[in-house]
Amino acid sequence: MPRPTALLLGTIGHARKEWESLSEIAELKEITTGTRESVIQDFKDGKYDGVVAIYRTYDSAQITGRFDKDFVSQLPSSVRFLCHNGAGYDQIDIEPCTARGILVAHTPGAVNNATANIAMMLILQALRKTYIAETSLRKGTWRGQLPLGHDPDGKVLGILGLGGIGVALSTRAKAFGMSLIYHNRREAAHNPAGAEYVADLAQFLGRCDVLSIHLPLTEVTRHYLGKKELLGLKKGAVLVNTARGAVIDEAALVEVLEAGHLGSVGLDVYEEEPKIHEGLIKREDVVLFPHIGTFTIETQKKMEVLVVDNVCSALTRGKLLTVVPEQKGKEAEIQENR
Ligand SMILES: O=CC(=O)O
Repeated sequence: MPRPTALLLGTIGHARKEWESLSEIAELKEITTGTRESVIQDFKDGKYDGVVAIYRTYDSAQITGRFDKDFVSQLPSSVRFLCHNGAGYDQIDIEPCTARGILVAHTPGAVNNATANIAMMLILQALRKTYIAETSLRKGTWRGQLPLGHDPDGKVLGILGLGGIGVALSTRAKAFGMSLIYHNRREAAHNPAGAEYVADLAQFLGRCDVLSIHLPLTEVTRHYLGKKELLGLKKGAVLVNTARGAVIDEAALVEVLEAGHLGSVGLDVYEEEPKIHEGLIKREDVVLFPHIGTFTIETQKKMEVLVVDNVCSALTRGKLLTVVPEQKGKEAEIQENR
């Protein structure tokens, strides 16, 4: 029996040893450079025929672009599993994968604490406007025009999307004395900090002193918060986003900021990364991080190991450990699409 082949698309920084240990059960191939066109040509030329499972990094989108319908249709017919390194998998269109019988894994859980830490950090920094404090000090003007900040204690934190990261944030925010509400499509089964469920979005937004976004980016959640919703926040409210930039209409956010409606904003994600809206860059009441939610040695390792474990499970048992929600429970049916 020929050994199956696994393909690494992108680079591994922390679980190289774990990836290489897969050579005991599979042939390993790698794509670390190239363009969408060159990769598609290699697929056509049969260079990756026999690949059963793909390990895909977030940054590999710089090589291939999105795994959209067109790209998925060009994959070798042997591909059965796509293992993505990231909790968010908006770079992958799930429907064409399902139609081709390809199961997709992501890395939920592994990202929760690190991303919640960045969200909490942004909340505190936005409340204190630390950007003004630090730039003023570095300019040699000590506190300069730094306004007094706000304490988190007693403020209402609205968590939009109480999933794994939202829960991790809720326990942190509770320790800072914040009062917690959340909005989901349905009441959450896991809510250890006892956040209050608010079913109506407009009512939810109207109660937030601080709003933190934890929704995945899908066609439904793209521009979920537009001008109307942002104006539905209290005047002076703080908005933090560590999920995906396009969940907010960024141009509307700048407009609402310029109108003086929001107190401050903390962002780790943007609509067109790495491009940042000029209207955000120039504002001093906005804290901006370059998408570093999971940017720690421990979390990067945890995520990479989980992807390798998914590839291993796919090759040895024909099953993924952390299949995406759209395919969960339908794996056998999807595999029959082949
Ligand atoms: O943005 C980070 C992730 O999706 O894991």
